[in-house]
Amino acid sequence: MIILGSDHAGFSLKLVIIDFFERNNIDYMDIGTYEGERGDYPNYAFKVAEMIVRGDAERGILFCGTGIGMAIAANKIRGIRCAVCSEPYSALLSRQHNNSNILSLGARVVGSELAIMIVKIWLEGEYEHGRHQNRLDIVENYKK
Ligand SMILES: O=C(CO)[C@H](O)[C@H](O)[C@H](O)COP(=O)(O)O
Repeated sequence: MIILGSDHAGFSLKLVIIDFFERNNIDYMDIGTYEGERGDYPNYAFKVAEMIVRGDAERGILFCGTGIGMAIAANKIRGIRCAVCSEPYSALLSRQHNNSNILSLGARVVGSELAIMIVKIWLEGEYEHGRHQNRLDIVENYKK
């Protein structure tokens, strides 16, 4: 299952991806906003991130205006690796090298068809482990 969350700015793109999921029988849960009302992106980012860390789902997708605010917030949660992607190559590499568990998309940046392409390749991408794991461990274990 994929957990989806958006603020008002990301709402329209989230609907595009929900439609793609419905047409392709991809299991998802939408945690809001449900009607596109104005809201603060960190609230949605933290909710999705906490659910993933808790194990409710392995992966999530966040949507805001640029994807940046959502990613900044989500990456504050230990265990979250959230990647903002505006093209498929980075989306794939964020899975293969960074084991991203949240994808963040900017509805004011990418169009519907490009977003679907990004989501598809991100869902298909597999983490490659190996040399990448040590790097992720360095990040995970860092203490100020
Ligand atoms: O924080 C953001 C940028 O990283 C998000 O894109 C928000 O969706 C955006 O800031 C919302 O902007 P608005 O002018 O309040 O609609």
